[in-house]
Amino acid sequence: MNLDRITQQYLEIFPGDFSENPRQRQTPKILFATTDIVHFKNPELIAFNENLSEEIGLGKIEDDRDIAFLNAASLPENIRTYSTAYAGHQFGNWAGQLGDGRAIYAGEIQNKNAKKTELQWKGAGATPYSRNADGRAVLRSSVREYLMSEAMHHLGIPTTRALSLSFTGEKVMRDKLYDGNPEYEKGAVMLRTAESFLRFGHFELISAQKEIETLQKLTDFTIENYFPEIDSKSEHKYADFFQKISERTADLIVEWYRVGFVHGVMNTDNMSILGLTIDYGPFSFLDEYDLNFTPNTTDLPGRRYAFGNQGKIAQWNLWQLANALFPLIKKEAILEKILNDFTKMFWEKHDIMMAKKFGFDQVLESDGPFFTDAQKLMEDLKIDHTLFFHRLESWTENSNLKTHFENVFYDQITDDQFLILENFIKNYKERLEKNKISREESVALMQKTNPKFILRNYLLFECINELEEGKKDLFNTIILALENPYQEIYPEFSKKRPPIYNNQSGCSMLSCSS
Ligand SMILES: Nc1ncnc2c1ncn2[C@@H]1O[C@H](COP(=O)(O)OP(=O)(O)OP(=O)(O)O)[C@@H](O)[C@H]1O
Repeated sequence: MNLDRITQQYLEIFPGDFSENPRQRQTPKILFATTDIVHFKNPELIAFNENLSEEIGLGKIEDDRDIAFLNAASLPENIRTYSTAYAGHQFGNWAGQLGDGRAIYAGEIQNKNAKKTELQWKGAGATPYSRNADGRAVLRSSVREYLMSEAMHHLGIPTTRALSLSFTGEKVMRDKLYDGNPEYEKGAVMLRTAESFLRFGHFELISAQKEIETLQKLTDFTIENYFPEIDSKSEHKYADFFQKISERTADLIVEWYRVGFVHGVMNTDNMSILGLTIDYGPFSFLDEYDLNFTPNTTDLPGRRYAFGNQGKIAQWNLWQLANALFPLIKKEAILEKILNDFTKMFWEKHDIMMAKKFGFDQVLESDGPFFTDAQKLMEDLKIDHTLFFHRLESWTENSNLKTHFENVFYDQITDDQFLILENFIKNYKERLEKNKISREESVALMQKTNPKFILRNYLLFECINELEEGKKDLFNTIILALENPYQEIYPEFSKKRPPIYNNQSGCSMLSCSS
């Protein structure tokens, strides 16, 4: 691997702390601290994403030095590791300074097209921002992030990505969620990548500390490197920056709705400035459609981060970012306009996405109520979100509705409920007749929009259990399935959640803790 080509741009651009023994700190002016990794003694590499490694310019594994790097066991001399400080609003409250508590940067690598990608271990040890925690990650949470971030990428959704996954050879103490008792679990570390790991929280921290010069420097750096569409000489570049972040955030959340993804913990420190999905914690895909569903136990009973709230929460988070950027933009009216326009922009994007899911070539005025009816139908009849759209894809006027839709319900449906479905399909048929494209073209649109494979929580749960026992077959099969989510390579994975997992909360909670 091209480890010698890894550089650390932040150490040169931003104020940091290079002391050898960084202490726990509340540090104005300081954006990062050099942080050593654990140097695990007996790690074992269990997954390596060679395609990604080639794509970002790192290349193939060639020797033990490469494996030691991936495993956070030892580093070549050119790599100076560090972690960053950020802040955030958690569950609606200002949480003050946070930071990479268990994420350590290796730096960044450039590929042959000069595209830079940042590299970061998660679980490679405590950092100055770990507070009282151990900086470690367990197998469960690492496998979930490894597989899910790749699943999201192959679905076409902006995300951080997974380069490697290793057992650390250490045991880590964690509370088991289902009985609350602490227990030793297998420790793991993953190396993940992103064009940038910058979060809303980085900007919030510097702004709260009133370090306006650093805020401006960070914002200029971000615009120059990641927002080529903004004219960096323009006098309204900071307002343009906020506008673009709003657009990227809206696009991201609409994509989550397309595939039925619930993030579960949309704190502002988990919001990427580039509009990537970041922080795979208590996430879940929907099985049965439920706007109120949250996979996050700490989010009950308020359900702030429930599936149906994600658009509103994104807007709330953007308000916090607007406050942080205010010292650069200085005009309240501009920020307020962008924030208020978010709702309209979000719903326009949402409706375009929904139209494609149903195979409509454009959004008609009557579609708003149609989409609401569809949501109500899926919710009231406990219909599997993903399977419903498959069945619509293969539905024809000759289909027998009872058999065609029989495998999408989580409960028995009554005759009255069947009539509601029948009526919906009648409306669907009438709506399809207003398309200007043929049925074949409409189905092709649906096939591109509606995945056949989503990484359901029960599958992750089973995969983690197998890996705990040293078996990798399911893990490898899932990778093949998630790389081709719009095909039905493994029909057994394109079925609804099996009845032994009696609700979607149950299996997500069993496996989500960190
Ligand atoms: N085991 C741990 N040791 C140290 N810090 C931790 C640990 N678990 C979480 N944190 C820190 O607590 C904060 C909130 O945790 P959260 O679960 O959102 O993040 P995470 O999953 O660790 O990381 P990331 O957002 O980088 O994916 C973060 O600052 C995180 O770094």
